Order: sequence, then C-alpha cells, then structure tokens
Amino acid sequence: MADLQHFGYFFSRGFGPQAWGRADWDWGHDWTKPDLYQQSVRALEQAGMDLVIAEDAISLGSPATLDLRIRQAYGGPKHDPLLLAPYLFAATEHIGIAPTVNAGITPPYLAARQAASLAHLSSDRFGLNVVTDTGSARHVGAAPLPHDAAYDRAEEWITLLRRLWHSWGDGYVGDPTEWHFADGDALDAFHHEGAYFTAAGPLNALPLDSDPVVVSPGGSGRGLGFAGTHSDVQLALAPLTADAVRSYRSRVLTAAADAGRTRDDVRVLFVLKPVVVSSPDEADRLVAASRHPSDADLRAAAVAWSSDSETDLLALDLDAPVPAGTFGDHVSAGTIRGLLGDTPDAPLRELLTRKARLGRISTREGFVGTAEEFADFAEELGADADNDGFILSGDLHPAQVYRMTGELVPALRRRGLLRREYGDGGLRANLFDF
Ligand SMILES: Cc1cc2nc3c(=O)[nH]c(=O)nc-3n(C[C@H](O)[C@H](O)[C@H](O)COP(=O)(O)O)c2cc1C
Repeated sequence: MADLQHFGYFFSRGFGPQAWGRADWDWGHDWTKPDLYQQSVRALEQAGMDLVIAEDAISLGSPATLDLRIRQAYGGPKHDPLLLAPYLFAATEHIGIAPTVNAGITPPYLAARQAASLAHLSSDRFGLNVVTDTGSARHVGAAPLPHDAAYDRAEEWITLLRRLWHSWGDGYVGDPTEWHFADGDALDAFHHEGAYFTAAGPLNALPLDSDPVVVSPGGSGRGLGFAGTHSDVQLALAPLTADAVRSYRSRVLTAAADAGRTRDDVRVLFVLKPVVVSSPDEADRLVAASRHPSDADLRAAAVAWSSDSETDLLALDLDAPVPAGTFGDHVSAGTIRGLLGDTPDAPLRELLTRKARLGRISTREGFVGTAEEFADFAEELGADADNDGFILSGDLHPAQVYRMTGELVPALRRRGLLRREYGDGGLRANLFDF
C-alpha cells in the first residue's frame, strides 16, 4: 500500500456562474443559490477531500476590457465566497472551506473577526486563501502597490490577524458557577502602527483552540517565502514532473525552515485538472482529436486567455507573433508567461493551438487518462518527490465533481492514497493527521 496523500478541490471560477457555456448548464441549477454548492461539497466530503478552496477576485478587472471579462463569464460575475461558507458548513461535517480573502482589501481587524466567527461556527473547519492581487485596489479607494510591496503588506496583515486571534491570552475563564466569564486584564489591548496598517486589539471574538488554516497560492519567490513563513497549505502550480515538484517543495520547505518551522508544518498541494475517461482508447481518441483544433476550439482558447490576460487577443492577427507592448502593466507576468512560454515569437495560432491540445497522463504529457493511470501518477509523485497531495480544480457543480472523481476516488482508495474516513479535529486535523 502507498502512503496516504492529501486531496482537496479548487473551485476555480469562484462563486460565479458554474457550468456557464457548457452542457452542464442544462442541469438547471441556479448558481446564485446555495443548493448547487451544498450538493457539490457533500460529494467532495464523501470523496475524502481535506478542503475546498474558493477562488475570488473582487473586481471585474480593467475598465477597458470589461466586455472580454464578462461576455463568456470568465472573469465575473463573482459573489463573495466568504458569505457562501456558512451554507457549505451547514451541509457538511468534516471538510474544510477556505474562501479567498485579499490582504489588500479586507482590513485586518475585520478579517480576523470574520475568520474567528466562521472558525467557531464550523468547529475549526475554516481557512483563508490569502491573495495579494492589487488590480482591484481602486474599488476601495486604495493605491495599487507593486508586487513585492503587496507581499510586505500581506505579511503585516497576517501577522496582525494572528496577534488578534491570540489577543485574549488565557483571559477566557467561562466559569458559570462564579459568573466569571473572562479576565479583562489578561487581554492584549495593543496598538499597532505599521507600514500599512493601524489597528488595535483585543479582538472581540472568543479565542480559538487553533488558528484558522492559512492557504496561499502565490508562486513567485516572495509567494513561496510567504508560504514557508505563514501558510499551512501552499496551493502550488508547477509542471507535474518529479523534478519540478521536488524543486517547488524544497523552495517552500527551505523558507519554512528559515522561519523556524518544519516540513510537517506546511502542506504543498499541486493543482491538477484531470480529464478522467473510462478507457485508454478513449483517452487516445481525445488526445488525437485535439492535435488539430478547429477554429472554434482556437477561438474558445483565445476568449479564455483574453479574459485571463485582460487583453483582446481576438483583435490580433492569428498568423503573426503577439506584437510587443500588447500586454499592459495590469497583466500579471505569470499569465503572460503562461501564454507565451519560451516562444514569445511564435504566431498566436501556434500558441493557442498548444493551449487547445491535450496530452496523456500515462506519458506525463497532459492530464487525460483513466482513473488507474491517474492513481499511478499520484503514487509515483508521492514515492519519487515526496509529494503531499493534490488540489483538483474545476467548477463546483455536481455533474463536474462526479465526472472528475467518480472513478478516481475508488482507484485512489484501492491504492491507499486517499482517506476513507475523517478524524474529529477540523481542517487542521484533516491536513496534519498524517
Ligand atoms: C493556483 C492559483 C490560484 C490563485 N487564486 C487566486 C484567487 O483566487 N484570487 C486572486 O486574487 N489571486 C489568485 N491567485 C494569484 C495570487 O494570489 C497572486 O496574486 C499572484 O499569483 C501573484 O503572486 P505571485 O507573483 O507570487 O505568483 C492565484 C494564483 C495561483 C497560482
């Protein structure tokens, strides 16, 4: 039997129109109502997932590219996943829920209080996915910060949240025989004036047995440093070869060691979007069909990348390289790299063709395969790269969840890679019990 790994789900479109543009839309769920998400998280809990992470952005993006962002609902609308979390907790017992919270948007006192309230309500199943996007600063009257300064601010933010969560010290007594609720003198009425925030303690929420779980997704040097220092889970995006996984893990674990933490204090979970099919022949057929994408396939890829890059790729010449200066300052370097790769001079048609092409998991060229082939792959990365586990990514829609996990869960369980039961300690225990 292989060692157990950790599995979770990234609700990658955020709290928006799940399945829009796909046949699953005709299941007729109303994406603005809780039932769709409650059904999905129940299925994911039955599947033994540690947690569900909800993507979010508070903005529809640059005013110049609003139509690109919403025409196919790639960039919005998005409702606030923090407010969806209580509905998901009410529908489940063990799985953790980690909505995205932007450290530049939600003031630290408010974030600490919301997180503490949700951690109590859910019996410690709450986590926060801390992001540093600065493009939406204008919506709250803040100045956008450069990349590294946004991480400086996020470090100050999370340090303040922890100070607030601990601001009752051992002042909570809770003794009804003496009607003695708490010792005010033990509370930390601190005043913080930092580079980015002014805030005062103590928090007016009851202390917690353990801090809410902190998730982070940033993949730059600063992002991995933040993960090593502050996070319980790194939502990792990297090529899924043993070498790349080992190298990514070691960068996070080195940062953890530098911060006085150990490899057992942080889980590095790699994002994976599997296309699980029922036979190797079917997988081969899908991959072969994608070798020569149709104009409609290229257009769909162009629409998706236009939204992600907030740049109208549909207006460009398909048979010429993307002209220098096409991407404005608002576009993330990671997104540009994701599209251009190592070939910035390739014609756009070739770039989009690559994006539309699929590959087989059995040859490690892509993510199309049978459940057994995925289980082989997960087992191999566990053995060869000491991988902690994976975050599956997709819409939070029951049809999509079952399509992805229906055959995968039994295959992973037969290998001993996926839990069959939960402990009782909430999200932190899900992540650190093994
Ligand atoms: C897998 C993954 C998920 C992310 N999810 C979000 C998100 O939900 N909301 C957001 O604003 N940014 C999200 N980001 C962006 C990061 O928070 C960060 O702003 C961006 O990656 C830039 O930081 P970096 O240069 O350290 O990667 C995500 C990034 C990755 C790789």
